[in-house]
Amino acid sequence: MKRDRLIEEAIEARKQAYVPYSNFAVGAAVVAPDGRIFRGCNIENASYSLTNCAERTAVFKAVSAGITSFVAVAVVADTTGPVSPCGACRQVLAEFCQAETPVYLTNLYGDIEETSVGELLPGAFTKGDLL
Ligand SMILES: O=c1ccn([C@H]2C[C@H](O)[C@@H](CO)O2)c(=O)[nH]1
Ligand SMILES: [Zn+2]
Repeated sequence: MKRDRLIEEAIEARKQAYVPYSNFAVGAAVVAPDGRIFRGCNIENASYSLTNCAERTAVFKAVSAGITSFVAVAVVADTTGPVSPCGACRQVLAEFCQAETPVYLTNLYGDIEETSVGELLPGAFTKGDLL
C-alpha cells in the first residue's frame, strides 16, 4: 500500500536523525506529484534553536530539487501515540500542500493517524493573504 511505503521511507529517514541533545529522532517523507519521495530527519545544533525538524528537512530538500508541491506526507517518531508536528512545520507544509493533502502521523508501534494539512493548521496564513 502506498501509505505504508511512505511510512517506511519516514522510518528509514529517521535513522539519519542528528539528535545529540534531545535524543528524540524524527523521520519524515514527502511525495512529489511525479511520485518521487524525499526523506528528512531532524538536525539539531549546539545552539538549540537552530534545530531543523524532520518535516522541514524533507520539504526543503525537495524544494531545493525543484519540487514545490506535495501530494502526501508521513512523519514518525518514538512516541506513545502518533507524533504531532510542531507549528513551524505545519506552516511550512501549508505553503507547499493543499488543505486536503493527506498527512500520516505515526510512531514505531504501528499507530497511524490519517489527517490532512488543513486539519493540522486551520486558517493558515498563505500567499493568497498577501494580496
Ligand atoms: O514533529 C516533530 C517534532 C519534533 N521534532 C524534533 C525537533 C527536535 O530535534 C526534537 C525534540 O523536539 O524533535 C521534529 O523533527 N518533528
Ligand atoms: Zn517542526
